[in-house]
Amino acid sequence: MNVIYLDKEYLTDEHYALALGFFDGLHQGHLALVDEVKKIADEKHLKSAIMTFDRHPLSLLKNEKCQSLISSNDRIELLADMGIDTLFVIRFTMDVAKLSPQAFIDQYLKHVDHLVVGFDFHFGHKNKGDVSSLSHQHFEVSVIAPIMYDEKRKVSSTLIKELLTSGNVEEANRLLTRPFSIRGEVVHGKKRGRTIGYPTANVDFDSYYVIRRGVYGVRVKLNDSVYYGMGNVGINPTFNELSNDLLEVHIFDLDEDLYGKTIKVEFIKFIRDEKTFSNIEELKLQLKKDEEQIKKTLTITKYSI
Ligand SMILES: Cc1cc2nc3c(=O)[nH]c(=O)nc-3n(C[C@H](O)[C@H](O)[C@H](O)COP(=O)(O)O)c2cc1C
Ligand SMILES: Nc1ncnc2c1ncn2[C@@H]1O[C@H](COP(=O)(O)OP(=O)(O)O)[C@@H](O)[C@H]1O
Repeated sequence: MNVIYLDKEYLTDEHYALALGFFDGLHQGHLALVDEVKKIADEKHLKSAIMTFDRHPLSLLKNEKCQSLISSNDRIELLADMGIDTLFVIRFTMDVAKLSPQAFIDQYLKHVDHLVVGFDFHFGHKNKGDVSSLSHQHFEVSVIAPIMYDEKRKVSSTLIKELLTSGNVEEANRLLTRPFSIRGEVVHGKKRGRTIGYPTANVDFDSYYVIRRGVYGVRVKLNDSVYYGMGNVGINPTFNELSNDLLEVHIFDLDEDLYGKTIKVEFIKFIRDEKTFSNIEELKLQLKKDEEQIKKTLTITKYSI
């Protein structure tokens, strides 16, 4: 897949079927758009493309902390696996934000023969453009109906974040169509884990959505290998030393120096909340119980979601 970063307009002789959006999470709803783009590209002999932004528009416009459900690397990897030919990434600046809907179309969609958007798509200055602004243009338009979660709510990044905040990681994973994951480099911690029999790889992550604090059954990807383990998101209240949330994982059946390596932690099942123990022995006993419980559940589900 070609990844093309856009500052200004893009000149090309290619013709595209293209879906436009931020696609945070690449969840069920987004995948309906991706499937439609591929289908139309096939039928009309066009290149298939996704057009997105390098950061969430709201993070610039409202200075909101918009932590993503997926890293841009993972998003690129997934779209490539899905068979998309080209990913256009618009560098989102105030100049882009100020473009009127028509100016946006003129600047970025010249090479588009068929545009695919979701039913509630908005774009252009102050989000004034919507599906009606896309008629009478040089492209055909497909508008994709919402994929619903229940009678009232559509599948959305906001809903998935709510599920993750409440510990319902299995339901979030179902809507994402893959486990929610955090990728990062293994960094040095307090070196306490190894002394209590549970070395933990501390994962340095910054721009991700932080899920509910607590203990999870996890799957860990390191280079080309897959491991299982138990992860903890929180502040280790027993030791009362941390102010920021930490993600750490103890990987089952592994004894290896992981410092400096990048691992991907996939969250499979929420086990319990983080607790404050009165001493290390109690924490150790609990970790043993967690290990047994997680090994049992992960075996039952055959380590899959
Ligand atoms: C599966 C798991 C569950 C944990 N649960 C708790 C907990 O409930 N309370 C707590 O204070 N720390 C908890 N911890 C964090 C430990 O306190 C921490 O791993 C230990 O202090 C080692 O820290 P270090 O990696 O900085 O050496 C947990 C860690 C893991 C891996
Ligand atoms: N099974 C394992 N799971 C996680 N980390 C492991 C494992 N075996 C060895 N390690 C290594 O041990 C380190 C964790 O030991 P720990 O005493 O908790 O130190 P730190 O406080 O620096 O995380 C990891 O970063 C990794 O390099």
